[in-house]
Order: sequence, then C-alpha cells, then structure tokens
Amino acid sequence: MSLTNAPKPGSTDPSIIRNFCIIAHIDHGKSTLADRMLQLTGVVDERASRAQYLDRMDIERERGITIKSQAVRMPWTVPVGNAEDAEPGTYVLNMIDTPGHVDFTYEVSRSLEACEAAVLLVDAAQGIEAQTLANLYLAMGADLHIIPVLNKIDLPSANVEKYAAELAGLVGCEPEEVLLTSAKTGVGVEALLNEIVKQTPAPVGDADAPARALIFDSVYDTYRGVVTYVRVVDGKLSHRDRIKMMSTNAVHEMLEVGVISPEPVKAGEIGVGEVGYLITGVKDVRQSRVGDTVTSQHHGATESLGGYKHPNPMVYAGLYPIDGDDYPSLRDALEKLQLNDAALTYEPETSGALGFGFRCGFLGLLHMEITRDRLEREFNLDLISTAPNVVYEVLLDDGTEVEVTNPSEYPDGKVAEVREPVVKATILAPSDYIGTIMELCQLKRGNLQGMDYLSEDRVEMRYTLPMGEIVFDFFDQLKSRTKGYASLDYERSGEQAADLVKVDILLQGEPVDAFSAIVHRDAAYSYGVMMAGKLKDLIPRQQFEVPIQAAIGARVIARETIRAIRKDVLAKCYGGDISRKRKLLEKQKAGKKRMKNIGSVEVPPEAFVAALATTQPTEKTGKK
Ligand SMILES: Nc1nc2c(ncn2[C@@H]2O[C@H](COP(=O)(O)OP(=O)(O)OP(=O)(O)O)[C@@H](O)[C@H]2O)c(=O)[nH]1
Repeated sequence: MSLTNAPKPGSTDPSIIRNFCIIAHIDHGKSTLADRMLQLTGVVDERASRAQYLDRMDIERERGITIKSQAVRMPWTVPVGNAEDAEPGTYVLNMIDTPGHVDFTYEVSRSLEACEAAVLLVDAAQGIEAQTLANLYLAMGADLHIIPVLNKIDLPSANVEKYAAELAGLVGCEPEEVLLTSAKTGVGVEALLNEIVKQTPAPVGDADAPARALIFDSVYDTYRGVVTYVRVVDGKLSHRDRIKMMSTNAVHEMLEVGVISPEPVKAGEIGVGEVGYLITGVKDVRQSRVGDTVTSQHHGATESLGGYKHPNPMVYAGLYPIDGDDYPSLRDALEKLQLNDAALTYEPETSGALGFGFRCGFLGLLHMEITRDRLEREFNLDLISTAPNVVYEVLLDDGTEVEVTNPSEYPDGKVAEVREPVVKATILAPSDYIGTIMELCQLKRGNLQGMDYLSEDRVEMRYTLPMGEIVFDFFDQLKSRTKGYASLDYERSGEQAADLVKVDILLQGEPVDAFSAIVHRDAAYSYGVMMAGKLKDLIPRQQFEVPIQAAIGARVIARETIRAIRKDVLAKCYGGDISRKRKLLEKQKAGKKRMKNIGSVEVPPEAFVAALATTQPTEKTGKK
C-alpha cells in the first residue's frame, strides 16, 4: 500500500494499532523475517533494502546478531475476503525488535512490555532451542498473545510435521494452527501479517489521562544526542512538552517526537498505544534509562508504569592496553561507549603485572566480548583482558562484609563465609547427550532441578549452577561434549555459600595479580596446574631459571620451571658487519620495551593475552 494514505502518528485510533515483536533463538531467522515484512508493507522497497535493515551496527551485521532493539511502524492493509478472516482495512503495525541474547534479558523484557503479541519463530530444521523457551517464558510473563511460526520451511532438511507438533505442544495449540513461513523466499509472510492483525489485541489506554510512556530502548547518536524509544500507554507526548523521567524526576526539553518507518519521521505528537521516538538533547543514555516511565512536566502522572530496574553488572574483567601509552585513549573510548550503554561500568585500576587499566563491569559474557571487540575495532586499541569473574560477597571474621569484584582484592585469611551468585540454567539437547551433560553439570557443581522430553529424542534439562563456573568455560565444554547440539540459557537466581579459595600464580616468587582466580577448593589444584603449565609454554626462556608456582595463601599447590637460556642475538654475526650488528641490537631493545616485567622476568604481552584467553566463546562468537 502507499505510505501517503497511511494513518498519521498522533491521530491514530488505538483500535487499528497492533504492537508485536518477534522472538526466536539465535539464527532462526528473526532479522530476515523482519526485513521481509518491511518490504511487503512497502516501508522499504526491495531494491533499497540492504540485508538486515534492522541490524544497524557493523558488528551486529558482521556477527549476524542483534544488540539494540528498534521499532518500526508499518502500515498494512488487510484485503477484503482474505483467507485468514482478519477484518479488512488499514492497520498500523509496530514491530519491536528485541535483542536475542541472555545478557540482555532485562532489555528484552522491556521491549516485550511494549507489545501485545509475540511472534514465536522457530527454525523448521532445528526445532525449539533454549532461547526459544527463555524468550517464550518472558513473553508469557508479560502476558503477550503468542503466535507460533515455523520458519525456513524451504529448507530440504525442514521437518515441519515434527516441529509443528513440538511447538504446538509448547504453546498449547493445535499443530495446524502453527503458521508456516520462509522468510527467505517470502512464502507465508503475507498470511502472517494478516494473522498478526487478527490475533494481536489492540492497545488499551486512557487518552485523557496524564501522559505515561515506557522507555524500551535508548540509543546514543553522534549528531542528535540520545534517541529514546517509547511506547505510549496513556495520554500523549507532544513536541511542545517538557518531559520528566519518573525514576529520577529529571526534566528535559523535548526537541522532537516521531516514529520510525524505517527512517525517523517527525510527528507533532504520539498518542495511546503508539510507538515512537523522543529526542531531548540529553547526551548520555544513563539520563534516559530503559524501563523508566516518561511523563509530561506539567500535570504529569504521579504513578510510574513499574518494572524499572537498575542494570547491575554481573561479570567483571580488567582491561589493559598492551601499550601503556594507550591508557588515555582507552579511558576516552570507554567514556564514549558508556554514552550508549547504560549497563557498562568502569573504574581505573592498577595491576602490578599489566600496569594501568580499568576494571569493567558487564551484564554477561557476550556484553563483555562485544565491548572488547568495539574497543579494539572502533577505537583501534590492542587490549589484554583478564579472565572474567563474578561478584563475591565475603563475610570476614569480624562480621564486616565486602563485595569482591577483583580476585586480587580477595581478603587473605580472616574469611568466615563466601557467597557466590547462582543461575538457573536451561539446557536443550538431543537425548543421546543426557549422560555427558549430567557429568559436566556435576563437575561444575550443578544441581539438577528437573528434566522434560520435548519430543521423543529431545530433552530440556534444568539446573542450578554457580555463575562463576558458567563464566569460566562451561559453554565451551557443553558445546564440545554435545558436538554443538546443545543450547544453553540462564538467568540469575540468588546466591549460595561456597567453599572458595583464591589461587595465586607466582613467577620467581612474585605473585602476578592478573592471573589470580577465585575457584572452588576442589578445583584449585587443577587451576594451578593448568595455569603453571600454560605459562611454562608461553613465557620465553630467560637468562636465569624461573620457577612458576600456584599457591593458596602461603601453600604452594603446583610448580613448573622455565629453564635458563642465554639469547645471544649476535651469535650468527661473525666478523665485521657492524651496521647489521647494531640493527639486531636495536631490534632487541625495541622488543624489550614492549615487555611487561614481573620482578626481573620479562613477559611478552602476547603471553598474557594467550594465558588469559578464556577458552570461552559465547554462543554467538563460537560460530565465528
Ligand atoms: N533457507 C532459509 N534460510 C533462512 C530463512 N530465514 C532466515 N534464513 C537464514 O538463516 C540465517 C539466520 O537468519 P537471521 O535472520 O540473521 O537470524 P536471526 O534470528 O535474526 O539471528 P540473530 O539476529 O543472530 O538473533 C541467515 O543466514 C538467513 O539467511 C528461511 O526462511 N529459509
């Protein structure tokens, strides 16, 4: 349909608005389906459509993942006499794109809150995966109507019958009610749009009440400052308003209101049920937080929409520039990233081994990897990052409690109790792998909470596990044990007391803070042996013997030795060529400058990078 006679923002009757999102496991085709919908509704024409319109950032496109949610307004006309029995007429569909990964669960939950229905998309060749379930539970928690869809039905390996039954069993409908699409070829997508119109409840709100809108995303734009995405629940927001953030009472000037279709389109106002953006001139997303309620300054609402949560980092790691001179650039880069990332925290720290750097807090491992990636790519920095760790609550003998976000700050002795964060994990896998998964979970101190068969050969296992074990190498091991067939999802679920100790690694008797780790007492020995062995291979031989030790307090639990060598770079230069000799000596000197010194031991930065490389690709990067 043409865009010119589409209903105008601000004056759209809520009864013709349909707000929905697409939820899916990674790679099941969410972005492709979204692109196809943009084309079919005429919002993006086929020629202009570059693949995956919604995934804006380069990294997202390269890795094929969605980090930030976006919302697009699409007009859609249901023709008279359509097979799906939707009421003919022109509707406004707002498609809200949700991030798919567990690290961003809170952002997902806010995006869902802005919708009335969720299209649950499942790959017809893969079936239900862990994130299908996690997202479905979140959507059901938000009271959304669920529209089950099997995608990729064009694939020769698609097993429509089996997975339609699985999906129907999950959402509680008949297998015939599961819609079938191929986002790639477009088959079934028009029918899906009609079904969305038919099945999605129209938004309900009080047009005459004071304005209340939910912030479900907030993005920093270099030219325009922060762009805030909102769903209006009651009243209306006009470009003439001054607005108030209800969690902080901060008041901002409104510079622009509009809708995205798919580029920003200015509007005078947006009303009940509508989804759009606000620009207020704030320069930092922390002033416009996801989950907060926006109201107008005058005659504003007194009660916020609820559900606002402050994002708390769950995983910490130290980031250090390989070249110490890059420290100021790293600080500037983190400052810039934080403009667009309310969940990222950092503070300066100094490491005896690595010099000046920052201790950064992340929502999870993917968040950490994305941040590191962006620092290296967009800001051209070479970084060493320490192994990620979780936050421990340590109760000392004298009754004081300290929060430890860095293993090297772990109090020595005097510890009465240590509490560690726990997660509820859901693992989906072919039933052949039950044995090996159970073995792994046991090894990682997991407790089986329940197990269900989704179909005769696929099983869902629910565990509680210490989060510290998950950030270590759990995912990697799970994938290798199940040949990549298992999928994992987890959410935070309280704390537990545990018998944890700090293992230090010493080079020539000097502790190297970057390698200290907090581990379970039973795993301390294997961590010590693994680390000492790794370093023995990575640190080049020096002119003297270097002992490597792993220790708990004063007790040494593992030891390796790097034998001495005298590296004579001139050995091969017999006779006279003095300029060649000088060149070699200069080269050696330059090499030494890069070295990090631990006592008198020279360690090349690459050894730190390799020793600290967690064998820990997350679900996304594991595919690289
Ligand atoms: N054959 C076939 N391939 C499809 C279909 N839909 C998507 N794909 C392919 O599946 C892959 C993943 O699709 P995406 O749309 O990026 O998946 P996604 O769910 O958005 O992934 P994330 O953004 O990472 O969560 C891409 O290579 C698509 O081309 C389909 O209907 N048929």
